[in-house]
This record gives sequence, C-alpha cells and structure tokens, in this order.
Amino acid sequence: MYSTIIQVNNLSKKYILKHQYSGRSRYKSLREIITNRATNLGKKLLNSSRKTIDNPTREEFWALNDISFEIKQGECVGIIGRNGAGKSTLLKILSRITEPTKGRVLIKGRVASLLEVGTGFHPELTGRENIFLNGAVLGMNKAEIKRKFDEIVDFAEVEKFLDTPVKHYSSGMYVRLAFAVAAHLEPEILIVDEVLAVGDSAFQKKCLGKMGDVASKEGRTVLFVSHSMTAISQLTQRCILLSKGSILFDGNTHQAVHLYTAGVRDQAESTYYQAPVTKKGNYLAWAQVHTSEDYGIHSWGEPINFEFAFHISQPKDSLCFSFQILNEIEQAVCIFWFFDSQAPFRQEPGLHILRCKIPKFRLYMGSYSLRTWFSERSSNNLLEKLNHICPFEVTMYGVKREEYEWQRDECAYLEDSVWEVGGKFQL
Ligand SMILES: Nc1ncnc2c1ncn2[C@@H]1O[C@H](COP(=O)(O)OP(=O)(O)OP(=O)(O)O)[C@@H](O)[C@H]1O
Repeated sequence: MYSTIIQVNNLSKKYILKHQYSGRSRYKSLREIITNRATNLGKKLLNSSRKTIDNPTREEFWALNDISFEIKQGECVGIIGRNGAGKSTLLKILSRITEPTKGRVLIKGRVASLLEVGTGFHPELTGRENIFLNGAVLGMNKAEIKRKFDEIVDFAEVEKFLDTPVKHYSSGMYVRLAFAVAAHLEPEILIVDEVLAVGDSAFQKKCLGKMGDVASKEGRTVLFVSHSMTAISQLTQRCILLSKGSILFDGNTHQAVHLYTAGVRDQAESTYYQAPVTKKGNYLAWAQVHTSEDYGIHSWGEPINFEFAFHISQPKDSLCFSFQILNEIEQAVCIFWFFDSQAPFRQEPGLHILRCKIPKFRLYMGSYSLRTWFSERSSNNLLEKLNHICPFEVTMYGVKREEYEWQRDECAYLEDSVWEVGGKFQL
C-alpha cells in the first residue's frame, strides 16, 4: 500500500473583498436606505460564506471552508467544480503560493506546479535559463537538469526559441515549455491547473498522456484541475468535487462527473415523494423515480422506473392514474397513463403499488420532475394533482460522440439513428 503524500486537515482560506465607494458624502434618500438594507439582508440570506465586517467597504469571503482529505503516492486525482468553487485556491495553497487562513497541509515531497500562464517562469530569462532555474528550485543539480534538458525541449517543441526571453513567447509556447519542465523535472507531486486548455488539442492529448505516465509508470502523484470531463475521466480514477469552498464529493471519478454534469443538485431535493400524514381517502401515498445512477441522476438511454403507491380507502371502478414528465420550465414533455378495469386499486382497499418502466429513456440531458393526476374517470372528479415532485437529472456522460462534447439545450429528445451513405453521382 502506498503511503500518504498529501494530508489536508480542516483547511480554510479567507479573502477580504474591498468594495469601491464613491467617497462623496451626501444625503441618502429614504428609498436608497431601504433598498440598501433589503439588498444586504438578501445577500446575507443567499450567501452565508460572505460576511461584511465592521468596515462596510470590506467583506470577508471564505474561498475554502474546512476541507480535509488525503492523497496517496502514485494517485492521480481530479479536482472539479464550477467557476469560483475554490479549485485554484486549493492548488495555490498546495503549491505554497498562498497561505491558508486556518488548517494544516502536510506534503512529503517536491511539488512542481503549472498554474496560471505567467507563473513559475521569470519573464526576462530565456527558455533555457528558465529550465535550469526551475530545476534548481526543485532541488536538482546541474548534471541532473542537463540529463532531462533534451527531453524537455523535445516535448515542448520550442527548440528554435530556447534563447529567446519567455516574455516574447505566445501563451501556447509558454504553456508547452512550462508543462514540459513541470512534468520532466521529476517532482514527487505534479499539480496542473486548467492552463492546458491554452494549447492546441494535439498538445493537450500529449500532456494528458504524459500525466498518465507520470502517475502510472513513474509512481508520482498528479493533481489535475479541469472543466473538461473527458480529460478528467481519461486521466483520473478519483475526483474531489468542490462546491462553494467545500467538498461535495470525494471518490470515484465516474460518480463525481455524474454529480458535476448534473449541475450539482441541491442535496435537499429528493427523487422521493411522501404524502403528508394529514391526507385522507384515496391518494398517492408515495412516489419514487429509480434512476440509473445514485443521487437522482440518470444516464440517457438507460432503463428508468417510476414507482407509485396508492392509499385506497374507497375502491371505485373508474379510478385512473397518469403522470407527466416536466422539463426545467415545467412544460410537459411526456405522458403515461394507467386505465385498467381490473386494477386491484379499483377492487380493494389498502396500499397498492404501480410501477412504470421505460426500457430506453431518451429525453435529452436536463432537469426533470413529475406531475401526477389521480382521478375518477366516470365523474371527471380530479382527486389529486401533484406538481413538480421527484426531481431528477438526465446526463449524457458515458454516451460517446466523436469530435463534439454534448452541450445542454441541443435538443429535447434524442433518438437512436442509423446513417447510410448514398451513392455518388458524377457531375
Ligand atoms: N485574491 C483573491 N481575492 C479575493 N477573492 C479571491 C481571490 N482569489 C480568489 N478569490 C475568490 O475565491 C473564490 C474561489 O476562487 P478560485 O479561483 O479558487 O475558484 P475556481 O474553482 O478555481 O474557479 P474557476 O473555475 O473559475 O477557475 C472565487 O469566488 C474568487 O472570486
């Protein structure tokens, strides 16, 4: 078993945000005072991580809030999360560029990091000089760096510009050299932020391959931040999903990516509905959506099951049930109904369960919920209509498409299709 190489305990980082005020002292109208107070109250309710301190032009903001995890030697870990989740702040603390406000970080080994374009290299020095400088910072002697030099230059493909100061490099060239240096100078830990997105796709592929080798063949540890779920899935088996400065999930990449692509659902929302205890008569006792993945996330094209339990105190011949699937803007996109004259809930009192299975669920990625209708057909008496229950998400993660990543809102429904190439006509 490999030993722990990074140990993070209760880590927090606070920033102080400074607000610009006009500085002109003037009378405020009553409306301005009321509006400001209401806005401040709204901000407090919405954003508990922001706190105005004594001075109203300064605001405390916790970019990381009490996070703990450990990483073993040789692990390749993805760090994912929406913009502003705290990914770069975490990497900066691990790279010792920023100090934490609270908590402890223990790192056993040399860290090479590739963060924003422009960090790590001295702009006035040439590519060659920067390679030696970075090697020295990593504690390597001249002979060791010389041994790696040709590999670095080969990988970065910047031979012609080796004696040019890096301030004249394009951002793509800069990242090529910075990545090559960080990956080849044999650090125990390689930390790479989003910067690879700057390079072209062939170079990105090459870097992903190299990072994979660094971890699997050389037994080094890699931490990788990216918004590309394809890159994250290719490279890592474990992911830490950050949300508003906290760890929302730490574990298997497949699950982490599902959670991320599903838009990081509110944990309080449940795919399960339960009737209030005060209900009486004939009513829907509970409902549940059985999605293909945990946390109410469903992979496009997989079978999905809807389960309903009916509390029946007075069986009636004409009891009917139907449900609709609603999209994000509450438009009904599908309807399913159950009109069975032999249905047990028409014959006997008790709790009756109905299941509806869709073998290939092909609604496109997005957020959905259910609207249910429970009625007596003969008298047109609507017993119960429930709106917006059992929310769930459909993701396209794992559904392969050459060349393009799936985008939200490309369509509402995605059907299987078979293309045929027709004959060719001479013009
Ligand atoms: N120096 C700073 N001063 C004040 N606030 C900062 C500073 N650096 C980061 N922040 C804030 O901290 C939060 C986390 O930022 P961070 O850059 O770590 O997020 P991220 O997950 O890397 O986002 P992205 O995906 O957009 O790069 C953001 O709200 C950001 O505005």
